[in-house]
Amino acid sequence: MYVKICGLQTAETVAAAVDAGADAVGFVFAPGSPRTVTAELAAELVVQVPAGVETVGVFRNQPLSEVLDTARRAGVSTVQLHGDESLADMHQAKAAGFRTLRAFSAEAYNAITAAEKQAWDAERLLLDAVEPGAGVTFDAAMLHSVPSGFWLLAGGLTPGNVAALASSLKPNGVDVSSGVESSRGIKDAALIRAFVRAARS
Ligand SMILES: O=C(O)c1ccccc1NCC(=O)[C@H](O)[C@H](O)COP(=O)(O)O
Repeated sequence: MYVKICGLQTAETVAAAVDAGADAVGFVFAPGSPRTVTAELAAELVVQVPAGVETVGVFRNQPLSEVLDTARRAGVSTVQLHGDESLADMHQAKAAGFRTLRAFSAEAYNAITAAEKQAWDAERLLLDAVEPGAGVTFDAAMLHSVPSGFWLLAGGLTPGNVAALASSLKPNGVDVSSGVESSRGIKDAALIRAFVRAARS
């Protein structure tokens, strides 16, 4: 079970995620989030992450030139596109040397045509609640089908519910932000450890 801890802002919580065994750590560059970091702060945090752990920059409906420039300055390995970005944007990000993740709500994923689904399912996907990072539970009952390729489940996951939700939907991995916070935007090392343990239980 691949585990991504998202919305990190401090050296202490990045270390907690890495020590707990997370596969990926996420830094939010989308404006307007309580977790938004600058490329400069992210760069300081990224250098403490061992090579085997994926470093993910999270963006939402920002121009691709800004995404690639910020991702380069931060030194992240992966860009996560959390808005209405196109397949062409994904391909351009990969051509620029980044790994990619693309988020969909259940409604947006259901709306993809069968032909488009084949192309999107070849990408690494993340199925999330409509409002990302809000701790709102992903509405699995809404989903017509799960992706056929690699995908992560997100949206309102916590140490208490991740094992049951992952075992029922069978994603390749899970992604969390609010569920490992003591208050909005403030990560908690003990909750991070508990989440990674529960996700792999
Ligand atoms: O975390 C944010 O504030 C955020 C803002 C804008 C776009 C994406 C954002 N987060 C993306 C994530 O990968 C979160 O981990 C995911 O949405 C799950 O969040 P949560 O329900 O709070 O666990």
